[in-house]
Amino acid sequence: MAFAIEINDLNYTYPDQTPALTGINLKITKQKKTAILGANGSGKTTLIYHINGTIQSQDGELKVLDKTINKENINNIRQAVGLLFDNPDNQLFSTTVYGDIAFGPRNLNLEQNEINKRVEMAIEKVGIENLSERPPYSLSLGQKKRAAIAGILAMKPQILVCDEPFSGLDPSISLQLREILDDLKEQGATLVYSTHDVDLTYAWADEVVIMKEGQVLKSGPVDILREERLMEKSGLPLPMLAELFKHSKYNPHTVQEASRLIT
Ligand SMILES: Nc1ncnc2c1ncn2[C@@H]1O[C@H](COP(=O)(O)OP(=O)(O)OP(=O)(O)O)[C@@H](O)[C@H]1O
Repeated sequence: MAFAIEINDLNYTYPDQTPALTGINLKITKQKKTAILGANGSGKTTLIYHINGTIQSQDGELKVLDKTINKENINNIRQAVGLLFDNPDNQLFSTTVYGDIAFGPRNLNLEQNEINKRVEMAIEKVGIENLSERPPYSLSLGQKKRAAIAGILAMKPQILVCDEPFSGLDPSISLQLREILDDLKEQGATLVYSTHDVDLTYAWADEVVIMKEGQVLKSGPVDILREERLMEKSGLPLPMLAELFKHSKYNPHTVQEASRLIT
């Protein structure tokens, strides 16, 4: 099975009749970093919430790890697919960071030893040993994001979906978060994240799904972001490096690669 997620003819309309997704057909490759890229209101969050079953599909089919999501398997799907909300306050509610990270494994009815092992592993992975006894509300945004990710890592998800994971983070915390996510991918997880940051996506993602007004304009390797007409249609700019090198035979995706080529 090459695909972690397969979506067929998915439509979604909110209860107030706002249409959010129309005719989505999509395959997301296993063990890759896939960006769901689109302007504000294009349907990214609605799509992300479908992937872990937070929103249940009204019309269409959603297959996760070869299983069609339905009422019987929804809890298993939510265990296999971790969701990082854009606002970490939506997933941190215990009195300590440690308690928050332990919450998911406790709900799996694991033995106390295993719970402790998982929590400690997650805390170490995201480097928040010094924060474990702090109340989550007292943390900075970057610290909260890491605590929220630790809670997901402790569940050992096969897929991690993140809604705007890098928004509001300073460059160094954003880089730390990408390193944590890269590490997770190295261990075999599939990553899907929503964003409107074309430059970060060009530099970091493997594949991209470009959305507009609830529809998928195109999906494929990140090099599709160099297609000028496509990007114009999406309402997003070309990545800066694609613009800069558009008449060149070179195709750097990061500033470091570009700098090596120029010097
Ligand atoms: N709870 C809701 N009730 C009604 N309409 C909603 C709701 N949430 C989102 N929408 C609408 O659904 C459409 C898609 O919204 P969605 O939040 O999925 O887009 P997005 O690409 O994630 O946007 P952003 O980048 O601004 O977060 C928009 O028209 C939005 O107004």
